[in-house]
Amino acid sequence: MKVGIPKEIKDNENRVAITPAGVHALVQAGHQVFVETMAGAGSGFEDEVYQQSGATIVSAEDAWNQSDLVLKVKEPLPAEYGFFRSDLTLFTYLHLAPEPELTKALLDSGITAIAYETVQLPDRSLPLLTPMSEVAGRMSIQIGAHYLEKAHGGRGELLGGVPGVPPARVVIVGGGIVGTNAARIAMGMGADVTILDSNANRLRYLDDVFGSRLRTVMSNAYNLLQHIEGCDLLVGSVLIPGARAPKIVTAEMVQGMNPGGVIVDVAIDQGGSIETIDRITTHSNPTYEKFGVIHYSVANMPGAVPRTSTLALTNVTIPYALQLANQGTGAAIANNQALAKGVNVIQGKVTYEAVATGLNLPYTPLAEVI
Ligand SMILES: NC(=O)C1=CN([C@@H]2O[C@H](COP(=O)(O)OP(=O)(O)OC[C@H]3O[C@@H](n4cnc5c(N)ncnc54)[C@H](O)[C@@H]3O)[C@@H](O)[C@H]2O)C=CC1
Ligand SMILES: CC(=O)C(=O)O
Repeated sequence: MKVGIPKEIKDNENRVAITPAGVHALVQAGHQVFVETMAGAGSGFEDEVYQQSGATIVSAEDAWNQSDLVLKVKEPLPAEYGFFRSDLTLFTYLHLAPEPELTKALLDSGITAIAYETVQLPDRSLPLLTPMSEVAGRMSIQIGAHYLEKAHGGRGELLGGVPGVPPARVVIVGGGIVGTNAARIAMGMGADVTILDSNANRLRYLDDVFGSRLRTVMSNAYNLLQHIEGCDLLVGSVLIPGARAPKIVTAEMVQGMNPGGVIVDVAIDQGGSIETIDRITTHSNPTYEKFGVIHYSVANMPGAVPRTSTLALTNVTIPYALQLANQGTGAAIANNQALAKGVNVIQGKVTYEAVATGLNLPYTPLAEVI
């Protein structure tokens, strides 16, 4: 099979969908790999290293047009929609529920679009989302600490406090992979940390892992209001796989935060979980202020640490890419239930129910299409 890897074009997105090791594995298996020139430079992989592993370095057009399977990191942007074709399989993050225009372009083209974020194992875990959630969760506290500094517009508060001065209060809404990693770093920095989740078993797990240093609280409107009141850093990290994020933090709750506080809504890629987050921001212009609180809503946070993120992402994506290339898309989907869950759009139909519901489009079960 011919496998294409275009350079990412989103603002400050320096990750790349394959490493030289991934090229090597695909070439060893008999495939041709077309990497766009400079695609890996931001992650520290120059064209020559890909060539030495067996790739051909090509233009963006050729990375798309010569390939049967395109591997990307982020969702295609409008400049890339013209490359979609019915005999192409696209394997990347898509986050379609809040993206009607991209979904329409995928549907109109007849392309097969497999979303990393909805590939799901029988234990319900999301193996291709997990590593980037680990990165974004850890980053969320680093970013929050940065914006809490006075010079960056914040309250002028050190997360951990010092002897004789209490630490900052961090509230994390959603205790999955992002939330757990955020809690780990926030506690490591000495903050006072509360985590809310709607899943009692998840709270039980967090309590087991972190003990009494972490406050675990059932997520409901009453508890959210109480705990967000007077907090300094709020991290949004809820997820219902594939669906638009529920807006569970209201404007009233945000107004209860300390002035100069910071919100990092990691769940922005699924539309955001905080009512006052009304836009996706970029690494070039990451924040805006509302009700005296700094709002950060960058949808590709791991793009800021591309070396770590590319390695972590491709560790988990390349085994699936190899299955797609070795077996062909149809057989790979038929043989691997987890991969089948990733199919969001195929032959002009939406085959992921939460995406169809979120966009008010007809849903077609995958089994009716393949
Ligand atoms: N902005 C960015 O650059 C990045 C964003 N993300 C996003 O972060 C979000 C979270 O991802 P993960 O932690 O991997 O998901 P996860 O599935 O591991 O965790 C989500 C948690 O939210 C909880 N939850 C669902 N509804 C809730 C509610 N109403 N109240 C409280 N908790 C609720 C679930 O019980 C679960 O524990 C996703 O939207 C993901 O795509 C991930 C990586 C990078
Ligand atoms: C999860 C995702 O969309 C990202 O890592 O950018």
